[in-house]
Amino acid sequence: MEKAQKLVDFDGEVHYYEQFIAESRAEMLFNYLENNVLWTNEKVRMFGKLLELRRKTAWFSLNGDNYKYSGVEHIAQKLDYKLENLRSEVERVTASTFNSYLLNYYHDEKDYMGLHKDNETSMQKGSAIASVSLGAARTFIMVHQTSQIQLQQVLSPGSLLVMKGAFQRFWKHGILKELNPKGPRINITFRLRKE
Ligand SMILES: O=C(O)CCC(=O)C(=O)O
Ligand SMILES: [Fe+2]
Repeated sequence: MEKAQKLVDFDGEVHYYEQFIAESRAEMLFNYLENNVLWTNEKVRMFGKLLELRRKTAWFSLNGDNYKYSGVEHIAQKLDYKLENLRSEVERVTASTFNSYLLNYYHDEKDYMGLHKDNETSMQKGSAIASVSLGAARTFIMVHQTSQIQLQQVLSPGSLLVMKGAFQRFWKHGILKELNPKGPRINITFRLRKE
């Protein structure tokens, strides 16, 4: 296992492993998840209206809990053994435990994720969030709130990104829209929620 690159080292930490899993396995896992997961369009509540985004999501939880944020409920799916194996490997490398995971499906360059914090009260305080990328490489952006410092990292297929410490308190993060054509991408974020 390669050493992590440290992308952020103040007001929280972000570590990046360029090749957490082999590219061939990342490709197989992408195809498997694309076809075997129940994807639903992400919805957001804005000015009291429910909007449907192009980006799709899927939610898994060890205890079968649904996941509600910004007024939208994500229904928990039956656990998947390939994702469970991946979770064990991520837990070993990060020396953390996780009890749920959120998957995102980006069809192409037009799908993106706006700047946000993953600091919902349902998350275990101070827990890490670990994110595995599959498919097209896309740019992850981090913005420090008080200094406006911006950092970017292209997330390669098979890579692992770990956000921890106070990162969710001081920084926002997201996935940029792109002008050039991109193929589909799947992202898996492992989380620890309060039981
Ligand atoms: O797609 C990504 O790499 C980021 C996903 C993310 O930030 C989230 O699901 O909260
Ligand atoms: Fe996030």
